[in-house]
Amino acid sequence: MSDMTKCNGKINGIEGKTPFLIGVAGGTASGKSTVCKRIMEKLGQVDMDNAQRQVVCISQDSFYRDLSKEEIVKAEKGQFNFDHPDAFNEKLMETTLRDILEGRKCEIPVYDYKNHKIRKDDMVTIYPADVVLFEGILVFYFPEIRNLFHMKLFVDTDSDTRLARRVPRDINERGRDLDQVLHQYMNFVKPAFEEFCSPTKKFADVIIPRGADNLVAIDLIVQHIREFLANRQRTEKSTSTKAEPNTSSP
Ligand SMILES: [N-]=[N+]=N[C@@H]1[C@H](O)[C@@H](CO)O[C@H]1n1ccc(=O)[nH]c1=O
Repeated sequence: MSDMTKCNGKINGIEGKTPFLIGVAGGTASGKSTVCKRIMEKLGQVDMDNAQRQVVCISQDSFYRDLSKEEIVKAEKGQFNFDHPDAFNEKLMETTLRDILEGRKCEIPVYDYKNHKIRKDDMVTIYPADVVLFEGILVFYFPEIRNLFHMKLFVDTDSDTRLARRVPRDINERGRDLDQVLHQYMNFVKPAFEEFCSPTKKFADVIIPRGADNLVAIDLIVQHIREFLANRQRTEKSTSTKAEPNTSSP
């Protein structure tokens, strides 16, 4: 199992601060990454104190485990279950998220859907951020990971809508043919959603019906995150002023 993520602690000799870690779960093609994009856009805008917010999004798909030769053959025939929890490198997900929570800079591989493996030469560097979004079909399945989130969102989109989005995406972007996409959906994606993903909805703090089209829900979520960050900034300011030595002459 190649531990392809690399995290190191000191940025200019100091640990970064703990980011606000948000888990975004939901079925395949439910709009998870679009919800993340909307949240990043709204948070990334100039904030009250005019400080640019650092908001990053990480995909759980970057943590698909390495496949054996036999598994790759099955994957190429659409006979490998990528929707099962065992397809992910749980330990690596946990250690990487813990490093990110400690404010460490991390390098995370990009997943190659066409060749069913992570691109070892294509890493994304995640710098200490104010807000980190971690999106994927099973981000709430593993308790050790679920318990790391400050906020948990479940994107709840109808399964027929998700299938309608998934078919063209898999054909156009992931080089599949229609039969393979439908076979994979009926044999793996749909059963695994019902068995492993849908039951994790109960862990969500906010369930977002209709996904990224639900602008009211996204605004409420962004407002909550802004308040958290503003409160943290106030606390940091007040503690830092208290910490300053008393410079007034006796
Ligand atoms: N097949 N299938 N389902 C999974 C899952 O629904 C989705 C997770 O984002 O990506 C799909 N997935 C994952 C790895 C891969 O190599 N190919 C692929 O299509």
